[in-house]
Amino acid sequence: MNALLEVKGLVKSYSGVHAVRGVSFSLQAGEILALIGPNGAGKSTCFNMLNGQIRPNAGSIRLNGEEMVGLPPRTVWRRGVGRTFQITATFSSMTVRENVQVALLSYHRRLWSVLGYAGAAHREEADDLLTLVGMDQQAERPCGELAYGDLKRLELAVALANQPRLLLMDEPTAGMAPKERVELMRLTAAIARKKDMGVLFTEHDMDVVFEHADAVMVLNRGELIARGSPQEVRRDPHVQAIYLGEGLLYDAKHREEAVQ
Ligand SMILES: Nc1ncnc2c1ncn2[C@@H]1O[C@H](COP(=O)(O)OP(=O)(O)OP(=O)(O)O)[C@@H](O)[C@H]1O
Repeated sequence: MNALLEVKGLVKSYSGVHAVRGVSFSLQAGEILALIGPNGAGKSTCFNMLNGQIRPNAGSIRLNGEEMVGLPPRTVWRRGVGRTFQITATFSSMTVRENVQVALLSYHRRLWSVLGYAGAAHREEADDLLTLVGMDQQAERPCGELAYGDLKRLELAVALANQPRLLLMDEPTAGMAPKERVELMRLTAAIARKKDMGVLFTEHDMDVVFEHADAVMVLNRGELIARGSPQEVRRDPHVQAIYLGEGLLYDAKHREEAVQ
């Protein structure tokens, strides 16, 4: 089966700092892949190369066989790479629905005239996306009033406006309560499967990673040191050695033992 995303030999250095050194991996449509690693491992640099924000020094990024390296972020977005950020980026003075409409207007390349910018534009499509993320009942509310968990769901709807084939999620559950984390990741997984969309996410919460990822990759000092199922990666002695210092895998493992 051809991969949705095929990354080969990705390299990025900043005047002597080797942020990413020869990263290669593939991701299938519908797959949920986690990219984990200690602080400074190179996760953000990888993401920024994948969405065209940073140009790699070497390597190739193919989406459905098409080379993405060298394309500007907007073109990468148009070709089907969506992204959500750690800090939510919505317009707080607009309503929930308007935020999704703006994303749809941009996707459909419609110009937005100053007045009467068309409350009707893509309204049904916006409502469909809001229903998908469970926010349809809140369509009329100003974004500024939303609880954090709802903002994250709205952000997901906004990211889905360009019908991404691949969604990059930068620490999607940061700042959320544990129950909300589970709900957001469940929702993301259900949407990914329904739409056959690949998801690559970074995450510091190991419970989220082990519960929701189909596969996990571990980055350390710019190099991928492991890839496998959540169980394989958790048992990998090399990974444990890196993470034990931070207490991350240790915590997750102990919590698991505590509930058995
Ligand atoms: N613009 C830059 N200029 C110089 N060095 C950079 C730049 N961006 C990142 N780096 C360095 O590259 C390395 C990888 O950083 P990166 O932000 O990709 O790691 P990360 O895994 O995302 O970390 P975190 O989990 O803390 O966000 C670090 O040593 C960082 O200091």
